[in-house]
Amino acid sequence: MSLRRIAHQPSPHAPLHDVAATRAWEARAQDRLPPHALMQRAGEAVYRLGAAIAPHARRVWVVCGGGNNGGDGLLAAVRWQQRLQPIGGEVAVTWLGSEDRLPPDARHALGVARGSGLRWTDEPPPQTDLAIDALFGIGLRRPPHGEALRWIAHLQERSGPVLCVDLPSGLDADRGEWLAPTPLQANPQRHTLALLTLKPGLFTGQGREAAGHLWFDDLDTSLPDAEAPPPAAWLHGQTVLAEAPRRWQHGAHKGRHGNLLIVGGQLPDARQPGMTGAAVLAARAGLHAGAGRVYVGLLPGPDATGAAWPAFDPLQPELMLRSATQLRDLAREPDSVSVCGCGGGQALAAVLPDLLTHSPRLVLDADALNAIAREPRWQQALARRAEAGLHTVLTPHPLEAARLLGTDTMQVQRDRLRAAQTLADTWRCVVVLKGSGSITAAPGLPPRINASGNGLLATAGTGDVLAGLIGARLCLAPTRSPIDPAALQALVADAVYAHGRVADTWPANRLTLCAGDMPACLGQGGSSDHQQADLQQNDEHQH
Ligand SMILES: NC(=O)C1=CN([C@@H]2O[C@H](COP(=O)(O)OP(=O)(O)OC[C@H]3O[C@@H](n4cnc5c(N)ncnc54)[C@H](O)[C@@H]3O)[C@@H](O)[C@H]2O)[C@@H](O)CC1
Ligand SMILES: Nc1ncnc2c1ncn2[C@@H]1O[C@H](COP(=O)(O)OP(=O)(O)O)[C@@H](O)[C@H]1O
Repeated sequence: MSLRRIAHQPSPHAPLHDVAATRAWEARAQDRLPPHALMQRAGEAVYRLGAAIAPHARRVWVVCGGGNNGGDGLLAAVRWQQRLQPIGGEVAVTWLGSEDRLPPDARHALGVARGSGLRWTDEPPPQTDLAIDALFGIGLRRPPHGEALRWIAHLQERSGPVLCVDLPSGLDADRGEWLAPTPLQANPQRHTLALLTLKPGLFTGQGREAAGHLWFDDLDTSLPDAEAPPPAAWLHGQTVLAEAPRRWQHGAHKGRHGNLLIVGGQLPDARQPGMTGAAVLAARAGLHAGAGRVYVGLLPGPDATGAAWPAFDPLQPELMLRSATQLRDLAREPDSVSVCGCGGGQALAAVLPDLLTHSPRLVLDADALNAIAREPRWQQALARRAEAGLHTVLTPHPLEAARLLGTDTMQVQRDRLRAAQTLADTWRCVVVLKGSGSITAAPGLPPRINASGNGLLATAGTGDVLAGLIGARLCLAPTRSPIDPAALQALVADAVYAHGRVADTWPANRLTLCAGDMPACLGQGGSSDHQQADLQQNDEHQH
């Protein structure tokens, strides 16, 4: 069997199969194998990984549900029993099934388990070295309650090693929604062994937190491409678009690498505080990510008389600070990319219509998205962009996505893949729905779920950095011919991946990440260990 650790980064691209595709996969695999062989393999795989996680375990507790997930758990329990009985250890099994509704493989597993001397219990043993969660896998279809919920809560509260079979019980396999009414608890010793296929829900929404360390075993069921059910989504685990290092481009000049225009950053005035920092963050990110020339098109506050216009960015004097209206003509040039919205405030109304109509490549973030959600005329202008051959990327966080969809954040988070795809199909543009397991969707293509990133990114300004980075990547794409939708999706997903890598490779001795420190870590393909080492060194000098 081929056990594989799915590190969230860096990992290869992987197809993700939803419940329907997994069931089709399982049916094809079952056709080729003797009865019960697949579950036998699953039980063995669970046992082996458990033994690797907790090699010295002597007290193992296995919680099994009434479906095939529980069957896998029962067969794993039998293998543990064979290991522990001779050395005085113990395996306790809690089984929640009902005999008259057992699927055939699980029925067979129950028969094997009953004949093997396991201890059956309705209470969790007081002390265990390893718990195996085999309550629900892909069969979970509604929020658990009653006895099952009690065990899920118990498994969540445990602090020792827990191994979840196929999926953590309580997680929706397709959507990554935690269905149990009891909260998810952090446990650094939680592992999940995905069987047969990787499911999308393991990688987005609450999936990554619920799953912990993720492992995968296809149980030797690989199918020829022509027979494999199509994936519902892809895990975007590494950079796909290799770029030639700049140093080999001897004929290069700054004009080759596009103009990046960051339009936003409303200035403070007598009535309102400013949001200039957001635009500056995006611009710095764009500069470090390789855009040729970076302009910041600032917007006046509502009471323009009091505005204080900064002359330049003292930390990044390469940035060219202008008023947004001064950049109007430049924004229309074929090699210009505009990123609009970072800290834009109400003043965006003055520049957004022109950008929507004329910018050849446009990234819309934050306030630009909120403005479009409010104004039907701008929605129409956005819809016309695709027809006109203009490229657009939307980068909403869940609340911004909810405003665009006319719903609420909870609905978006319940089905992030669907929310992102609906936006992409509606506006015919690439959409990045941000958050844990950011989704990059494009019209008519399977979405890509980002494999990188972590909770360090949950701090103000990291989204502005992402918008600037995407803008820079668009600047570097050839301008002569239109970018085809799949290539645009990959380009944007690469940028999202690089952004998350900065957080994943953040020095371990730095407990927090500041958005302002991110731009310097953005090279081609993400932060390099070299840059991270510099950061670490700077820290050491300062202390
Ligand atoms: N058939 C086989 O040989 C194999 C099966 N596999 C395992 O089988 C799993 C799928 O098995 P099943 O389709 O039986 O599904 P599950 O075992 O995940 O769960 C289905 C059972 O749970 C019940 N149920 C669903 N939601 C509930 C709720 N909220 N409260 C209470 N009961 C609820 C269902 O009525 C059904 O009895 C996979 O996740 C995987 O672990 C794989 O290991 C591959 C091998
Ligand atoms: N828990 C998390 N795990 C992974 N990525 C996260 C998490 N929280 C936030 N992020 C990422 O951080 C960025 C935050 O963007 P956004 O919400 O727009 O913030 P801001 O507007 O303050 O810049 C996004 O790229 C998002 O995907």
